Amino acid sequence: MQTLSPAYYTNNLNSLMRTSPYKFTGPRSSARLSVHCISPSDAAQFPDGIGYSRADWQSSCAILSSKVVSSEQPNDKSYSSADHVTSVNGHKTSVENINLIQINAANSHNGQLAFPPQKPLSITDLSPAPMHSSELRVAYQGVPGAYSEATAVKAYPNCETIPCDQFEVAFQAVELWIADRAVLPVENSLGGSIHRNYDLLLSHRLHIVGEVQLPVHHCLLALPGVRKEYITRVISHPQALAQCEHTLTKLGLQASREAVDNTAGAAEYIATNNMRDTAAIASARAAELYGMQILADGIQDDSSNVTRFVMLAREPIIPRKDRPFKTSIVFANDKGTNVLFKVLSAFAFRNISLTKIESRPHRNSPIKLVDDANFGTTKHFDYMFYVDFKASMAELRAQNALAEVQEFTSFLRVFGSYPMDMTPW
Ligand SMILES: O=C(O)C(=O)C[C@]1(C(=O)O)C=C[C@@H](O)C=C1
Repeated sequence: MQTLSPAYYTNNLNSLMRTSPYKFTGPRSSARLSVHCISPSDAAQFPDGIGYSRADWQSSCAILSSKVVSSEQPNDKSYSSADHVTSVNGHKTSVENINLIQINAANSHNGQLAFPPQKPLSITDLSPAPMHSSELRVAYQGVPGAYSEATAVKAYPNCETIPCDQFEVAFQAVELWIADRAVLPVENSLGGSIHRNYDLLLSHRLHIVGEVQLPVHHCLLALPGVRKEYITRVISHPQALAQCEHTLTKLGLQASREAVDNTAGAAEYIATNNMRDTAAIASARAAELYGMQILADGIQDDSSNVTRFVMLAREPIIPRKDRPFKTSIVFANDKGTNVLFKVLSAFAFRNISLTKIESRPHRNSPIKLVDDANFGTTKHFDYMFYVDFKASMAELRAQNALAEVQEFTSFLRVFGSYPMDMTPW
């Protein structure tokens, strides 16, 4: 097993990226990039992986010059002896392994909950001194039974999950050391991108250290004894409502749809308020936790409904080359969107596949005045572009691609390079 030391970095990882919140500055050939080695908590998620000692970890964060290398032949020496790494996503585990307090229908009496629900962290709870525990603490938006919670446990099987009432709070929990990781849904195979969460990634300084693709199996839940015909309202997270829209219509429900913050929160709300005219779209686990009956199972419009989540941490992980990695970036150009083609060609020429591209309004300057010599001045919308590509920042071709992207952009940030979730579903 290799132990990381400053020399290790200097010899082998001189072009690793120190990512968010820094952007590449200076000309291409002299960009100064810094690098952080794996933190103890992430190393704990790689039990068979790179060795480290706390002293190494503390001493080996170094600022190193990045060289843009003309030859793209990778020097793999440093990796060949590294042990096999078990993924952050822990593919040996499954959602069924969820290790939470078991609360079932027996805990519910006449539709009333007989247990105190775990209160989600709210913005006012963020002031206390951080708790200290040896377990990894993972913040998620929602209440127990939420898909984000299942994702946290899938990624970090023995973690302590911390429910938060908003995504913003989950980010802050990590920033304030109340949690070690935050789980963030970013896109769904049916509902598409969760735009607000892309904006949050940009406005915070956390790093993406892993991804999990969770098959999402929705159920229609109601209080025990309630029949489908009595339902006048269906409540859930807007993504869940969107993912079940056609099936709800096919079920013949004469019900309005209402969006709430979270799927499991919808079930809890119905149970707590004994609402016999309302159904929730949530997981089977939420039904069990809040004493609800399942009126219909598997109501997502497509059986292979999958949500992709990213795991966020205060520090990045070390990118590697011995297993498939993905890298997530965001960029903008103050001269407008016409650079997009050039930026994307930096990846195409190096045979780097893009897995995702998303554009969001450039919040700082959403509108640009563009002079057209022939037709006068026009207003253009301006965007931030989010791109995920299939390569690790440990690979020279990825480093060179980003060096080139930097030439065409006025802003570039690397959110992180992390192991791809390869779980088959
Ligand atoms: O409401 C939940 O249970 C969540 O974890 C949130 C969320 C989302 O934001 O997309 C996660 C997965 C499903 O796609 C539906 C809802």
